[in-house]
Amino acid sequence: MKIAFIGAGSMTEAIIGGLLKKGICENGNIIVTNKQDLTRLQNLAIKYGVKATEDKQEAVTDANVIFLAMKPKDAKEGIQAIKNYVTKKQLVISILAGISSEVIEDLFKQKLRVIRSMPNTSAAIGLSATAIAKGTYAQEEDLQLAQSLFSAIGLCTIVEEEQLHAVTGVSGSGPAYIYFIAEAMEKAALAQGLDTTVAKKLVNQTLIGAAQMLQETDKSPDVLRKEVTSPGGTTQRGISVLHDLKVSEAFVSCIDGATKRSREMGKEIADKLKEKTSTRTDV
Ligand SMILES: NC(=O)C1=CN([C@@H]2O[C@H](COP(=O)(O)OP(=O)(O)OC[C@H]3O[C@@H](n4cnc5c(N)ncnc54)[C@H](O)[C@@H]3O)[C@@H](O)[C@H]2O)C=CC1
Ligand SMILES: O=C(O)[C@@H]1CCC=N1
Repeated sequence: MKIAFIGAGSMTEAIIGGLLKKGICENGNIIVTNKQDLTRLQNLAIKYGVKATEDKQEAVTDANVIFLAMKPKDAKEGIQAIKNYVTKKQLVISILAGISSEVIEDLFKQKLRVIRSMPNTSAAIGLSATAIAKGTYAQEEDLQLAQSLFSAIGLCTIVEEEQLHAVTGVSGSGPAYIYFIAEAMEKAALAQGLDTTVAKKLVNQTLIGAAQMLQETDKSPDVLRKEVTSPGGTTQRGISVLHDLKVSEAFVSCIDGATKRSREMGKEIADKLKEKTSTRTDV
C-alpha cells in the first residue's frame, strides 16, 4: 500500500510514526508533500526514511490512500493543487477538523471515496482516540481500511459523520484539556512550596496512574473518585472547591464551545464555496 500525506505538519508526523512503528507500511511507500517548507520535508525524509516532494503530482499519482492533513483554512488550495491527479481508484482520508466529506467531494469535483476522521496528537505514541465516518461514495471496505490504518496509532471507532463535531470537541481537542489540568496542578504544587522537578514528576505520574486505572479497572470515574475520597478528609475538601467553582459545568461549556467551533469551521468553508459555485458538479 502506498500512502500520500498532503501537509507535513504535526499530525502527519504523528500518523507516520505510528504506521511505521506498527509495520503497517514501509517507509519507501509513504510520500509527503507540504506547502512551502522544504526543510520540514527534508527533516521528515531523514527522520523516517519516507519520500518527500514539493511536486503535488508526484505525491499523489501512485498513492492508494491520500491523507488530507493541511489546516482547514488551507483545504481549498491544498485540494486544488492535487485534484487533477486524483482518481476514483484512490481513497481520500481527511483529518481536517470541521470540514464535511461533502465539501471535500465538491472541492475534488469527483465522486471520490472519502473517509473523514478525527484523530488526536497522542497518535505520536500510538495512543490516539480516533473516530471515522464514511463519505457519500466510500464503501464498507474503505471504512475498514481506514480503521485498520488508524488502529495502528491507537483506538479507532466508527461514528455517523454528524457526530464528528462532538468527537472533535471531546477527543480531538481533548489532550489540550488534560494538559491544561496538568499545567494548573503544577502551578498549584509550586504555590504549596514543592520544587518544579518534584511537582512535575508527581503531577505527571498522578495523571498517568489515574488514566491507567480508568483503562485497566472496570470501575467508572465516579467509583474511582469515591475510592480516593475519605469522609471528612483532604480529597473531600478539594473536590468541594471544584464543585463550588462549577468545574464540571465548565467542562460541559468547554466541550460545547469546541463542538460548536467545529461546526462553524465547516460552515465557513462551505459558505465560501457556495459564494464561488452555485451548483454541485458530480462527474
Ligand atoms: N493538531 C491536532 O491536535 C489535530 C489536528 N487535526 C487536523 O489535522 C490537520 C493538520 O493539523 P496539524 O498537523 O496540527 O497542522 P500543522 O500546521 O502542524 O500542519 C499543516 C501542514 O499543512 C501544510 N500545508 C498548508 N497548505 C498546504 C497546501 N496547500 N498543500 C500542502 N500542504 C499544505 C503546512 O505547510 C503545514 O506543514 C488540521 O486540519 C487539523 O484540523 C485533527 C486532529 C487533531
Ligand atoms: O484545534 C483544532 O482546531 C484542532 C482540531 C482538533 C485538535 N486540534
